[in-house]
Amino acid sequence: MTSMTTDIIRIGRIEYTNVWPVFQQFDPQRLGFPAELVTQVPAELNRRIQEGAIDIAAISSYAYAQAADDLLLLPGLSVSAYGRVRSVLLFHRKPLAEVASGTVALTRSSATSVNLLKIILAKRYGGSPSYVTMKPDLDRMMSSADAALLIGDDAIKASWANTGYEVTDLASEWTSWTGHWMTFAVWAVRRSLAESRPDMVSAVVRAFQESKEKGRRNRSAVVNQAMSAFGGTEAYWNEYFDGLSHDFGAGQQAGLAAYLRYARELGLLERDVPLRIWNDTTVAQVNE
Ligand SMILES: C=C(O[C@@H]1C=C(C(=O)O)C=C[C@H]1O)C(=O)O
Repeated sequence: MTSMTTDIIRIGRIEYTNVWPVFQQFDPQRLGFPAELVTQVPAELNRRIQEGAIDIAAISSYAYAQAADDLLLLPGLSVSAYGRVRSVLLFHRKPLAEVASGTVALTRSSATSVNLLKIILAKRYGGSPSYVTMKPDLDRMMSSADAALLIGDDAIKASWANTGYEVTDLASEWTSWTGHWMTFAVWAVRRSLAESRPDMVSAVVRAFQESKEKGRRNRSAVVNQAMSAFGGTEAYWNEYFDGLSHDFGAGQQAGLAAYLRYARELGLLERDVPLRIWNDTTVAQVNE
């Protein structure tokens, strides 16, 4: 791709509740330069940042690995879980050991979770089912497959319906199997912008960090907003947000590295990918 113009910075926001604690207090109008938010499902943000149509975004951690040459990770930001996550769910009729030799419908909105499921079914259950990619519609998916993977708010809503299916939480599976954190989303910046405008990247990182801190302190605003948008109880949403981490520390990084190693072993990634995290030393030197 040609390098981006920096007339306006485009910032991608995942359209699921899971990022609200980081985005709720993030106002692109207050960055001090023209910037706008683009809200989309992860698969669409993944595609746009790879093409250079957006500059900075929360994206699937798997998509970072696919495009790591062109991207840098932003520090201290992710969507991660240690054990149960509640919004990355496999719905199935038969036990997982049987699903592993059947047909699985995958939501087209995801990248990390579809590959996590492939890793779990191959490595933990020794299977290689046939996969079909579909719109996230549980009834249609289950009419053509033995199991269906949903993520985000689609998964939350389906988990509230009385479907009668068995439900497996993929983050629970991952953590009980490997002992690791699971990082579903990361924040990434196009390397070209990081090199040409480190001052802008620095401002965006600071704004996200501040927003995340405010979100942490003002959980009830996020919970109330989720209740009015989707229903559900205060207890549900508190547990949901309690189960998510938006940090990207040593534990989350080790979990992501383990996930990427499995993906590499299974040929889901073409090569080993380092986790390269942006830092603002260039800007710090200029300011000193
Ligand atoms: C925790 C979740 O993780 C999401 C899963 C993603 C994926 O599978 O590619 C991408 C972004 C995350 O926000 C969720 O879906 O709720």
